[in-house]
Amino acid sequence: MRSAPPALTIDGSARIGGLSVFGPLRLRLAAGRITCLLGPSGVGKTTLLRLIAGVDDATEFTGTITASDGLPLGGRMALMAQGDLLLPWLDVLGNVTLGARLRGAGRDTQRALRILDRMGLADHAHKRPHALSGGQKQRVALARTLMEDRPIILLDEPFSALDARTRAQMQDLTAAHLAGRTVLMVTHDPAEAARMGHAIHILSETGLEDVPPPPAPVPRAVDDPETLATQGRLFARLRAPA
Ligand SMILES: Nc1ncnc2c1ncn2[C@@H]1O[C@H](COP(=O)(O)OP(=O)(O)OP(=O)(O)O)[C@@H](O)[C@H]1O
Repeated sequence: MRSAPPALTIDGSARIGGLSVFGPLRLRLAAGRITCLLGPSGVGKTTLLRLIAGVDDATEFTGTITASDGLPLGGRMALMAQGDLLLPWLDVLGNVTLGARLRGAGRDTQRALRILDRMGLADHAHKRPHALSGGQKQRVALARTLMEDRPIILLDEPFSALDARTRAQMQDLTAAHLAGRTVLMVTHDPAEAARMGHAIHILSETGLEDVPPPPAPVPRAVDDPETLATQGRLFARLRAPA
């Protein structure tokens, strides 16, 4: 990591083609913490993530996205987008080390292999994406994001294609790997938010709502009673009409 992870503040509203997507809202991502964002489909979670990452050309954003250290955000973020976006002509190792290659830096094969090994993908390092399952491809995309070693990490439904056991393992691994970084994670899974979030927010048509996280440290045990209670509260809140 080249710089200490800052807090981020997103303050504003977004429109696409003249139609409001979200806002006005104010979202603060605490420095070195995982913030989980839930909400109904189409409410603008991915748009928000893409705006922060600076990769959204379709959206008209009125407002500010600022870091607490006052430095520009460019070059300090890694985004794991929805869908794996792996390059089909590169093997797993080539995809995981793609960032270094695009920057003209030396590719750290040993580190990539260690991450793949921890993700249970060591045996697949030389396969191309077409020979992987959906869940394996998603783990490769996650490995590529973790390889980037940035202080700010944006994750859009990073575990959605995984079975329950692998999902819990990847949550543990991701929480350990990203400890101390500023993370915004979009998820549809109340259990995931309850396990992973130092802060939890629900985005809906009426704005942002804060949900108090359970007190245990992240990642919380899947059967921790207060984590289960938060999961239940989130589920009830997501089922309720806005
Ligand atoms: N390029 C685009 N052009 C026009 N409308 C768009 C575009 N991208 C997104 N939208 C619209 O913006 C709104 C927000 O989309 P977004 O993908 O941010 O929602 P989301 O909350 O992430 O949804 P999901 O949970 O289904 O991923 C939706 O109504 C969507 O149709």
